[in-house]
Amino acid sequence: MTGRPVVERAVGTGGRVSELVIETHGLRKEFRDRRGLHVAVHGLDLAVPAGGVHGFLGPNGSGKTTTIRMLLGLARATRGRMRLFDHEVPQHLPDVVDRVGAVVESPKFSPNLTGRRNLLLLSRSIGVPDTQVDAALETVGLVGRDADRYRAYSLGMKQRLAIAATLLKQPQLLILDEPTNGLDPAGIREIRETIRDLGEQGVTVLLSSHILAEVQQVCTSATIIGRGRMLASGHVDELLDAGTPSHRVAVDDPARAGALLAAAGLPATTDDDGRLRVESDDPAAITRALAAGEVWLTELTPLRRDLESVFLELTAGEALGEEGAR
Ligand SMILES: Nc1ncnc2c1ncn2[C@@H]1O[C@H](COP(=O)(O)OP(=O)(O)OP(=O)(O)O)[C@@H](O)[C@H]1O
Repeated sequence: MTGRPVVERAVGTGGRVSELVIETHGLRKEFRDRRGLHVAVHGLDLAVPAGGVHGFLGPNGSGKTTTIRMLLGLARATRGRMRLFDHEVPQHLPDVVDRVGAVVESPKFSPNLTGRRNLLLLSRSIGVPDTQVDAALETVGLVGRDADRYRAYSLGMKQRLAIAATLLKQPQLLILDEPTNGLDPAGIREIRETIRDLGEQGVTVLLSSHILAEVQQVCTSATIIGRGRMLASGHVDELLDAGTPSHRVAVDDPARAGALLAAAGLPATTDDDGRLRVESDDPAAITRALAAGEVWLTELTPLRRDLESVFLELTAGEALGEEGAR
């Protein structure tokens, strides 16, 4: 890996220029096992701007955890370059490690101690003042439950305590690998709110996930990967605008409507509830095609694309078998 004299910059929507907190260039990770060579990360160029929450999205097995482990010096890259806060890593990780918090694997807390006691032990071992414990508990919304023993915590509370532990050092970058894994909807909501608050407080958060619905609500920007390769990256609004616009249409006779639309060059699929999803941003063309066959609309709604449909479109066929990534 070689050093570079200039700071890379990313240009977002509207010409906004922002410093990059995380960069990778041509990052590659190969694993060798008895079945041969397995490429988990395939020349990945990642650019995470400072501030806000950046989604790192991909199907299971697409290389998210492996990438994060390389960034944190927990796994060695086969090839490529990585920078955190403009420092080459892993060589200069000691220079930036105090600015980075990460929840990658479940941290070890003592089950018989309270949440607060666990954090106090940790804060003293890393030499930060006890007041940081109060601040961290406050940020993750555990005030009021901090005197409960860890073993009595719900999964969501355990995950929030793990995030609180990383906040003791007041990191500028927080890396969270699938933080909502195994949580119920209430737990997911709690973590989502915590992450959103952190982003609003100016912490840059890299949030890896394969669950899109909740990510869309907190991320300002995102990178979507499949088979260890970048598929798309940018502000969430840009990603949403990149796909095919569509309309939802309700009619009495969906089958006939589908045929009329197809004949007019407007592809449509039928949803579970019998309504049609027409791939077109032209409501007049849809109305015209149906009226020509005397099919009358009872609903015509423009559909805002969601990150989930963009993700599914981009990662179609990316669900990985072991062979897929070889
Ligand atoms: N230590 C290892 N040895 C061999 N293969 C590995 C190792 N770690 C990961 N892999 C493989 O690398 C690929 C990427 O795995 P990784 O855990 O990075 O994906 P992921 O996107 O984080 O998936 P998930 O969403 O399931 O956590 C997978 O095919 C996985 O089996």
